[in-house]
Amino acid sequence: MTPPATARAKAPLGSLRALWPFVRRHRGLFLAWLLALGISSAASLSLPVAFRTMIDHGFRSGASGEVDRAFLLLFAVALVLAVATAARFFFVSLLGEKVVADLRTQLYAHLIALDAEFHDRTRSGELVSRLTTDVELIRNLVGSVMSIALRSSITAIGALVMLFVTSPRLAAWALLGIPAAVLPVVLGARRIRKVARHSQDKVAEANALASETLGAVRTVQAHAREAYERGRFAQAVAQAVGVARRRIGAQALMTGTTITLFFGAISLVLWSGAHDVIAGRMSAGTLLQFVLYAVFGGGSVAALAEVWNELQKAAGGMGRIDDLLRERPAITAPASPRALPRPLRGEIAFEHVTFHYPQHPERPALRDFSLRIAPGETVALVGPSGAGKSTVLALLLRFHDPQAGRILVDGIDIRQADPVQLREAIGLVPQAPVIFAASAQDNIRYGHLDASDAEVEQAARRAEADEFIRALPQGYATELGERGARLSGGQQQRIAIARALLKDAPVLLLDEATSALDAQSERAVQLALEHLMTGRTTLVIAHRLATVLRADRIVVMDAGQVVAEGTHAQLLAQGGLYAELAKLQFLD
Ligand SMILES: Nc1ncnc2c1ncn2[C@@H]1O[C@H](COP(=O)(O)OP(=O)(O)OP(=O)(O)O)[C@@H](O)[C@H]1O
Repeated sequence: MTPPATARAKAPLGSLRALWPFVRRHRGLFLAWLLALGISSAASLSLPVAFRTMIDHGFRSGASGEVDRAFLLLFAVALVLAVATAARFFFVSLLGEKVVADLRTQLYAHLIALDAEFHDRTRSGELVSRLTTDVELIRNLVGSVMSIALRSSITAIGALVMLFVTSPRLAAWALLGIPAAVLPVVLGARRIRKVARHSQDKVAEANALASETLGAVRTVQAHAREAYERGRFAQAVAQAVGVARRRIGAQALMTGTTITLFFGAISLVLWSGAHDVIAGRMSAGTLLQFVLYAVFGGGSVAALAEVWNELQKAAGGMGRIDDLLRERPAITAPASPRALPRPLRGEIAFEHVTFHYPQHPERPALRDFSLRIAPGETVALVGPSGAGKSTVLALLLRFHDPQAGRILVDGIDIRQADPVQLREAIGLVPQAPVIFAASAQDNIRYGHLDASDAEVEQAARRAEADEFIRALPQGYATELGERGARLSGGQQQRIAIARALLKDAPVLLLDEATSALDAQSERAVQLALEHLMTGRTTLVIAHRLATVLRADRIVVMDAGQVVAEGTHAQLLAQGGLYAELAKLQFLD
């Protein structure tokens, strides 16, 4: 579960400053919006004056020229208002889209480049929610809230000034009346927001339930729990309706109250003004002008109160996005990286490497670990769970830097090389291969994006994958589905092997799958691996007898250290940890 987007809703508005560089990039749109905003505000503030002119002069009998002019003025103001409002909407909405697109692209590019340490401590679900929910808040902010806030502020101030210009006495009254009418609206809105949030939470709960059970539909069906899950979901949905009912009720009540209070206040002012008109102290047009300013002003204050919360929410979202953008990867290329030789010979050396994961400073995963691998040699790592085998591979890929000691590839300390160049020289076949929701062909091509179709197919043939791929409904073009749902475990492994074959890197890291395959699939995978390992320096975390037998050397690890080395026969003869492991893992 990701924390709700409201968790930091009370973030200081200062975090919105981080948004400015993104807005500044589209200066033209921003200025065009400001201009349109200025014109439309001026037009809407002159509208009441135009109405007064129309009433006071437009209806005077006899002067038909004056009538025409008064109405023409009114229409002209309305026309300017219409054009400027349309332009304002266009510019600010487009600005919102562009800012959000930039923000999203930059955030994604930043996240995908952050190091393993960051991704270990951050759930990917949370990152996705930053990219979606929080970015959506920003779209709302730039595309609408910002516009409403500025426009309402201008209108509120302008209307207030114009109220006093129109009639100081009535204005003084209105100054008391309008807040009295707006305050309950503001308070009511706050309460509705609370209920609305609760209502959204309930909907989210029902959705989470659905996504969890639909994602594990086989487990649900295998337990014959369809009826049970139906009941749970129906209950969650009913709860959401219950909460929504409260929200709707509160909203209805508030709408009624708002209308009553607002028109009550307007009627009161009108009533007092009507007496002035009858007594000849004020023209009818002036009274209308006054009322219009009061309506404009009151509406703007209410709008400001309404967007204040949105502003806070957006500030929270921007704060979270900014935190992520400020993350700096610990693993970076040095200012002037040393180039690795091309082609790489593939000599690897760990020299007195000590490393602990950031979460466990007291428990090193590797201690004073040294290992030298000659070019083209195959070394099998064996050891109990938690011995540090995967950590060896992770350090060689420079997902982390050791706290002591160094790691050399062809005699170059990998910290002096560019991580991208280093990783391009290393092929990786992980224990659980990742299959993307793309075609079989594109999944293999991930190893070398420029490979031709023929090269992809050749790699597949050498990985013993060609036959089963051709048997798929659309052959190489078949979509493999998310996480390779359409393939067996052995087939997924052969796709990963084909990918590594295509990458054709001089160093190969292999984490053998622990899950047993059927004999036929096992043979195919083994054959594919033989093709892959030929002519490369290979470091393999071994779980199979065939692999240890084929290795040039077996390195036995325990608690982050090398405890024995040799061939299978030598190590068996020595007894100790290897003999025990071999009995459990390979020889049963
Ligand atoms: N990403 C990580 N963050 C924190 N600790 C980790 C991480 N990966 C491994 N460890 C810890 O480091 C130690 C060595 O783990 P490692 O995965 O290298 O062992 P392993 O020999 O590969 O084990 P297995 O065969 O079970 O995969 C373990 O104590 C493990 O808990």
